[in-house]
Amino acid sequence: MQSKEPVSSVRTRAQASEMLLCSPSTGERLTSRVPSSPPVCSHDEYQTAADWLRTHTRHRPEVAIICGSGLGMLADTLGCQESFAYSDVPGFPQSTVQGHAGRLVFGVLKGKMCVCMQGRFHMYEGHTLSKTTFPVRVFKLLGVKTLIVTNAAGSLADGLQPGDIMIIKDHINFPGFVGLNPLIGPNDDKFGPRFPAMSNCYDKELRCLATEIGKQLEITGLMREGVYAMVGGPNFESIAEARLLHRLGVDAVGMSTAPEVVVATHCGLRVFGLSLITNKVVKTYEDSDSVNHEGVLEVSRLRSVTVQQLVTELIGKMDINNNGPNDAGTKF
Ligand SMILES: O=P(O)(O)O[C@H]1O[C@H](CO)[C@@H](O)[C@H]1O
Ligand SMILES: Nc1nc2[nH]cnc2c(=O)[nH]1
Repeated sequence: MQSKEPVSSVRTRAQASEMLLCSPSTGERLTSRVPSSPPVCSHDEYQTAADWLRTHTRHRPEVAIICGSGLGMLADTLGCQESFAYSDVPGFPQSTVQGHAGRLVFGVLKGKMCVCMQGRFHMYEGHTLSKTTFPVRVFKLLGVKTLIVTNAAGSLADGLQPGDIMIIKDHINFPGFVGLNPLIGPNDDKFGPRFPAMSNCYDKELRCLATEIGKQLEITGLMREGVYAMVGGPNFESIAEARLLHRLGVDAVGMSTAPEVVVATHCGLRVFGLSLITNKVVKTYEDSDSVNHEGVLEVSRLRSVTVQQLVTELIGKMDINNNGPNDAGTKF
C-alpha cells in the first residue's frame, strides 16, 4: 500500500534529527551538531589544515601538547613563538569553555619543536568526536611524533588530593561503550588500522621518565599513577555515579582526553598524559561540598607552574626518535 503522505512532507532520518534541534516555536536552530551521529572529517580536511599551517609557520613540531582546563600557561613559555587563533585555521572548531583560550601556539621548549593547544574541544560543547579530535590528526600530518595530554580531573581514589598530579596509566572511555568513539565511520587506512590496540596507549617509558623527573623536582609526594575515566559531561557526577566509578577502579574522572588518546594511538603517536586533581568527587550523602568549574580553574592556576615544570623537563629529556610500541611506521 502506498503512503498517503505527500512526497514533500516525507522526511529523511537526517532531516528528522535535524528538526529535533530546532526550537518548536520559532524553528530557530539550537545547535549545529549531534554528537551521537558521527559525521567524520575527510582526509582532505585534515590535509588542508596541515598545509595551511605549514605555509603559515616555519615551525615543524615533533611534540604536541594539549592543555587542560586552566593549564594553558604552558604555551606562554615556548620560545620563538608563533600563534594562530583556532578561528583562522581551516577546519578547526572554536573553544567555548572558560579556561580554554582557543589558540594554537608553535615554539621551542628545551630545544624541541613543539605545538601547544591552548584550549581543547569537548564532546559536551556539541562538537562531533571527529571534530573534537581534529587537531590530533593534523599534528600527525605535521610530523608530530609524541602527544602530551593534560587535564583537570576530580579524584575518586582516597590517596589523591586536590593539587596532586596523576600520571595516566590507562583510561576508561565510557562514551566509547555506547558507540561514541572518534574512530566510528569508514576507517582511514592512511592514519591507522580498523581495529587498533589500546593496551599500550600511555607510553611506559615516558611514565617512568616523568616519575624520575618528579623525584628531581622533589614533588613525588604530589605524584602517583592512576586510571582516568572519561564521562560525557557537562554535569559533574551524582553521588551514585561517583560511587559506581570508585567501585570500578577509576582514580580520576574528567570529560576529555580519552578520544584524543584513541585517535593518537590509532595513528601511531606516542602518548603521555597527566591529570591535575582539582577536586575530590563527592561520594557520600553527608558531604555538603559540591564542585564547580571556577573551583577547578582556581586549583589549576595554583598548580600550573608545577605542571609546567614537569612537562618542560619531560620534553627536554625525552628521546624524540623513540616512537613507542604503537608506531607502525610513518605513512606520510
Ligand atoms: O578535561 P579538561 O579540558 O581539563 O576540563 C575538565 O574541566 C572541566 C570541568 O571543570 C571539564 O571540561 C573537564 O573535562
Ligand atoms: N566529570 C568530572 N570532570 C571534572 N573535571 C574536573 N573535575 C571534575 C570532576 O569532578 N568530574
